[in-house]
Amino acid sequence: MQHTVHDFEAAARDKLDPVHVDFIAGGARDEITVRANEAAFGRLQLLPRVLRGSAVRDLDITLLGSRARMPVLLSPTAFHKLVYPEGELATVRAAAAAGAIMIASMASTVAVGEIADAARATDSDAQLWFQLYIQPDLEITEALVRRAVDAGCTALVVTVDSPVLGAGERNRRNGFHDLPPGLRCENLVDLRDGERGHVRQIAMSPELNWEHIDWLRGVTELPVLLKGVLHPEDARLAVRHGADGLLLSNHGGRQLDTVPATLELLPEILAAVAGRIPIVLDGGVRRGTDVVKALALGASAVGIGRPVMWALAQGGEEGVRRLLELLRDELDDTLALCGASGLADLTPDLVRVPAWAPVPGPAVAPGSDHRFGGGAVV
Ligand SMILES: Cc1cc2nc3c(=O)[nH]c(=O)nc-3n(C[C@H](O)[C@H](O)[C@H](O)COP(=O)(O)O)c2cc1C
Ligand SMILES: CCCCCCC(=O)C(=O)O
Repeated sequence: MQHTVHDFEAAARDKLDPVHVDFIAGGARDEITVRANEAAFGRLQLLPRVLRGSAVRDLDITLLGSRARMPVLLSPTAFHKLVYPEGELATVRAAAAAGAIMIASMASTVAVGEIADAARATDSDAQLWFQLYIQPDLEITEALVRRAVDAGCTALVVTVDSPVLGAGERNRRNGFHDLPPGLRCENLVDLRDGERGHVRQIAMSPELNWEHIDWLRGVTELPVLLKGVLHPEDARLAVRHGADGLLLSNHGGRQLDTVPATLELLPEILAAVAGRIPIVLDGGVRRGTDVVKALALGASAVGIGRPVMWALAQGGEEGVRRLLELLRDELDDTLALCGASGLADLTPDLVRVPAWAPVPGPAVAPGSDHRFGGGAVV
């Protein structure tokens, strides 16, 4: 039985082909950023208030017009059928049951229209968003946007951190470059005559620039969030170019390695956008305490990537459902322990950077074995 988000990973690792485990767990190059994301949450402390809570905590959010019953979104992840036969259909049913916003990947193995139908069939009012890699062929991009709009998606998430595909060295070593026979990127099927939905149809485009965002603003009225803006100057540009929100993400450490943890960047990005647009953060969120830290510091919501893949592999729809319940329970418990009656009570004063860390001494001089003082050995 899984009692923590990490338990789903352990269970999934027992079931999955090790090549697929590497695809999910892996990051770019030395995976320094993969580790940094989770570690950043561990470094921050919570400083709770007492005697001011309430019996029931309000976890609802409204984000760019989309209502949700929890502030945890399912970040876009490709290829769900790789780990579970029903793929994204199972994921979206679980998201709908939890009232969580799912962001369907453009590289999903079920077409976005079918994912949306499955969500609607649950009678939940949970919203579906669509993640887009802008393609150099704008007609193709427009056709993809149309598919998302026709499906009833209520926001577009444009991934801008992938001018080239990240260097996943595990995938290279394993020779994992494509979906196995029988699986396809269904959103890409028949975009042009005879196109079959191959992964390699997706062009990562180093020539993309801000004019493409202006163009996209002109072809859709859906709210547009940019995913993968890390530099504060780009956050300011995003506002100027009409972005409705940012998904502050380093792609789970899968694109440029050694970029900072997203949590560390949050204060700078918030300062850059100055309250004009909401910031959703993903990367390393594994606990209810992580959600509380990000929201207390000013994020409007968080996203999870790998945990969904692990839970889907472990138990399909039921697995993802339990994962989301677990995170919801941990979040609710953390709010109670922080003296918060809802998300609105989360303020930056509840989060601390530890002040007690020992001040490092001078560098150890050659010939010395004194760890802190640097004096000569006598
Ligand atoms: C297996 C996998 C597939 C992913 N596929 C996509 C994708 O298709 N589009 C995208 O923008 N990001 C993709 N991402 C990145 C996630 O959206 C998200 O930014 C990241 O996983 C968050 O970090 P976490 O895994 O630590 O929660 C993928 C991540 C993983 C692990
Ligand atoms: C050309 C590859 C398309 C799938 C990209 C999935 C992704 O973003 C990931 O991180 O994996």
